[in-house]
Amino acid sequence: MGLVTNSKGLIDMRCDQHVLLTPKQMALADQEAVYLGVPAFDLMAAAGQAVAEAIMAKWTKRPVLVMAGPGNNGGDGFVIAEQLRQHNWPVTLAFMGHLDNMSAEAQAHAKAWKGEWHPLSQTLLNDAKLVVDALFGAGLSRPIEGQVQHMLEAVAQSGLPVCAVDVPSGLDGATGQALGVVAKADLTVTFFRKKPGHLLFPGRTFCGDLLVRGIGIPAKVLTDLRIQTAENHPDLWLSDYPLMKQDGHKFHRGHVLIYGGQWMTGASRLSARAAQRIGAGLVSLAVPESSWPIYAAAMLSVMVKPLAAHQSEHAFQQMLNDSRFNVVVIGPGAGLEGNDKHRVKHAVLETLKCGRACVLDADALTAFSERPKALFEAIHDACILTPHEGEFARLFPHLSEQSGKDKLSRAKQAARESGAIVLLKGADTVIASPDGHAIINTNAPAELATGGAGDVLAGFIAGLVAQGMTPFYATAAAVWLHGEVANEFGVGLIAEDLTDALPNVLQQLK
Ligand SMILES: NC(=O)C1=CN([C@@H]2O[C@H](COP(=O)(O)OP(=O)(O)OC[C@H]3O[C@@H](n4cnc5c(N)ncnc54)[C@H](OP(=O)(O)O)[C@@H]3O)[C@@H](O)[C@H]2O)[C@H](O)CC1
Ligand SMILES: [K+]
Repeated sequence: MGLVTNSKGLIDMRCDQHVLLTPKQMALADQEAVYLGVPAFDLMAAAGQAVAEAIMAKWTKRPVLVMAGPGNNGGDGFVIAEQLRQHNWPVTLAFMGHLDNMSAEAQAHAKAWKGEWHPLSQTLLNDAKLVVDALFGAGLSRPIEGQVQHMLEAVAQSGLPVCAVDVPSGLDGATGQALGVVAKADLTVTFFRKKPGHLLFPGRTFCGDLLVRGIGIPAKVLTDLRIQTAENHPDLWLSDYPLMKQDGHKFHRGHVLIYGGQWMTGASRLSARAAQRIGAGLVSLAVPESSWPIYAAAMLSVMVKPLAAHQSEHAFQQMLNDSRFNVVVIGPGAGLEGNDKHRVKHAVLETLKCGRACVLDADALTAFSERPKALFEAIHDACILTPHEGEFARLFPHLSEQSGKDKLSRAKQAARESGAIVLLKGADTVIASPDGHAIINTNAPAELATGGAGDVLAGFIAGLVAQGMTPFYATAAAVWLHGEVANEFGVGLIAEDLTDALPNVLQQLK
């Protein structure tokens, strides 16, 4: 796997616009640009100017307090202050730091500021109608405390609109986590490329509207940065997407096998329908004999195979011998009661043993919570795990939300440890592959938090893998389409609508 990478194992440049840089990679990009001949002074001038323009586009002329910090983020602040002043905005500048300790370019821009310098003080908020937060950006190295903390708390209490330079101060651009207090912004203007912290929660809520502005760094600096993370977008996977061909045949579009449980018969039916809608040629459901009439009555174009109660494990194993089933989904509605758990584990391990691509969701994950190692030892590289946070914590207790680690690192580590592609669900779903690559999804609306949406997602993924997409990209595409359909449908969404409204979104994809 690893189509997101080029032959050197680096991120493919077709995703160039969507790559996410950690603050450290951003600093390297900055250095490389300077090495290539772009003066650091010009980068800072462009950064400050971009923010000033964004401010003038968003807000009417008003008194502004620019808070400038001790590093280059503060340097940008001086440029912003001077730019706004030149456009006749009333600007007050508060500086915390020592001019002598600043970089040469920041010193030069600080000296070019024609107004007064004030120490950071809460009383400066009294006359302000807008605050520019240029205290800390990529160089934040520890939690914010003391006087700055009090200042940021006063800014929050004032209710004044805030424009953050690069990142809201206190936000870790790599992780989306707060280091101490964070100055919540209404607008954040970042430079060159987004950072993971802009997209991961809680970071995303701190940024307000997010703008990315070029500042003269050439895209070729990305080549040597070993970037492994991108924001989900069709540009990443559209060239691999199995768009329908005129001369296509259902047998060329794969055959998804879905494991159905005895009681929760709706879940696997939702997956089946989703796999069909996204274009799988054929879909079969393997179900307990006793529930067969329920499944068969509801599914017209899905083949429903009964598994006789006394030999259901053997019967499922026999089905797997049919190599036309090229993807298997286990989990939605599979059941964990009584003997069900044992049967589910057996089905998962047999599926993995014969090397079949598979999507393991819900009960198929929970079934292994007592001994996740048994699952991980069997996993191969065409296996996709799709846990929500609860299921994730059962398989990876040391990586739970409570572990204090950020979601991106947790998903990456889980993929590495399990050997599977891990889709860690949420409003900021992360898709991580064992080789270290990860995609953050950002288009999921709140409406997606509805029963059955996960079952549909499992079916979308399986349907795309069945048609030949690589598991990593199939997962990314399915997650994006899932979000897009929910956006398109809007309020009142139920899981069934996700499959019914998919064709409209697919139509636009072509
Ligand atoms: N290519 C670009 O992206 C460009 C970015 N620009 C801007 O530069 C900043 C990054 O600048 P940098 O100087 O690396 O870092 P900061 O300005 O964010 O902050 C570093 C200083 O802040 C001190 N610091 C860090 N954390 C704290 C804290 N919690 N409390 C107090 N002080 C803190 C740090 O001190 P150290 O002791 O850790 O050294 C530094 O003094 C980027 O975000 C952009 O805005 C360029 O302008 C253009 C090119
Ligand atoms: K900032």
